[in-house]
Amino acid sequence: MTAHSVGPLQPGGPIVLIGAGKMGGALLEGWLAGGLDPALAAVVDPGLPPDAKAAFKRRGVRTSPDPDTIAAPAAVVLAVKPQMVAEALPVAARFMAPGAVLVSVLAGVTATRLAAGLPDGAAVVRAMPNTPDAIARGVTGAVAAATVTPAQKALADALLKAGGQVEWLDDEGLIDAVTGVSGSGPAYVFLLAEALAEAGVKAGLPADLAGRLARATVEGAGELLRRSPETPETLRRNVTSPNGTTAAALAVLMADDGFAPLLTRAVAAATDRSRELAG
Ligand SMILES: NC(=O)C1=CN([C@@H]2O[C@H](COP(=O)(O)OP(=O)(O)OC[C@H]3O[C@@H](n4cnc5c(N)ncnc54)[C@H](OP(=O)(O)O)[C@@H]3O)[C@@H](O)[C@H]2O)C=CC1
Ligand SMILES: O=C(O)[C@@H]1CCC=N1
Repeated sequence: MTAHSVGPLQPGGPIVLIGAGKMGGALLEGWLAGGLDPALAAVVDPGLPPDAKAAFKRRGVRTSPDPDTIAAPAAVVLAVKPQMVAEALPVAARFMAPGAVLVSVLAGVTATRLAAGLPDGAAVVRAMPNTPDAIARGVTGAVAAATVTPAQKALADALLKAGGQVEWLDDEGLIDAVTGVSGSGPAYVFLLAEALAEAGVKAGLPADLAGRLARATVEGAGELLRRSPETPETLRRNVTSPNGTTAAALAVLMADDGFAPLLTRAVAAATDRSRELAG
């Protein structure tokens, strides 16, 4: 059971995952860790290497199933690259039994575009998770189309919550900015760890020591943020002695051309790219 679920994941029917790459794979790990019966999981991904296929089989997860052999899927989860949507949607459509919900994690691809490739009136949830879903520490922004019933939304919610926190949105237009903040966000944090290590080397540390210090600092700060009731601002102030070393660093990072405007530009670039991917 994950920190966010209230019991084993019991979807009431098979879950078909189309695209088991980095994000689809993270979602599947979250479902299995959340108690999903592996016999209810099926993976469609023609590019799966033989060892990955064998590993799924050992865990009891079906791969490359014929749609006729999956009785009434409860959900079809689409996790291919946005550029593959035209190829993958007809595959998804073949698994969409009446009553099934399609959950797409594709950046940029709108619910209208998805619905156009599915049987009339199909239920579509558009979601933007992130890779910490693999350890039940992800966060997802999601929006349900008008065709989605409360029961289908509850199933999508349970599937996404197996990976962590879920924020439901009323406005699909917000999902591009969600992508810019939290979908892509883990990459910014990993870059921070990389850049901090590089800066440590430039300040005179051996590379391996700088790498260990930077990694442990990002991990520790993240965990403190998780456990503390304080705001990020208060936690930052707690590190900052008057006229001390942190204040010297923050004078650089909080300058007019510092971290905040840089991150604003980065998130805007990701948000714009998400809108472009809509085509
Ligand atoms: N990575 C992330 O952090 C996040 C990604 N996303 C979204 O998730 C989606 C997947 O991204 P990501 O996991 O990074 O990409 P990956 O390339 O790692 O995964 C996509 C998988 O889909 C497979 N695939 C390609 N075509 C088909 C097809 N027709 N049918 C079934 N499977 C197919 C690919 O195989 P092959 O490699 O052989 O082409 C690959 O294994 C994207 O739409 C992205 O926007 C959303 C949130 C976060
Ligand atoms: O880079 C991307 O396009 C995907 C979407 C969010 C994270 N990865």
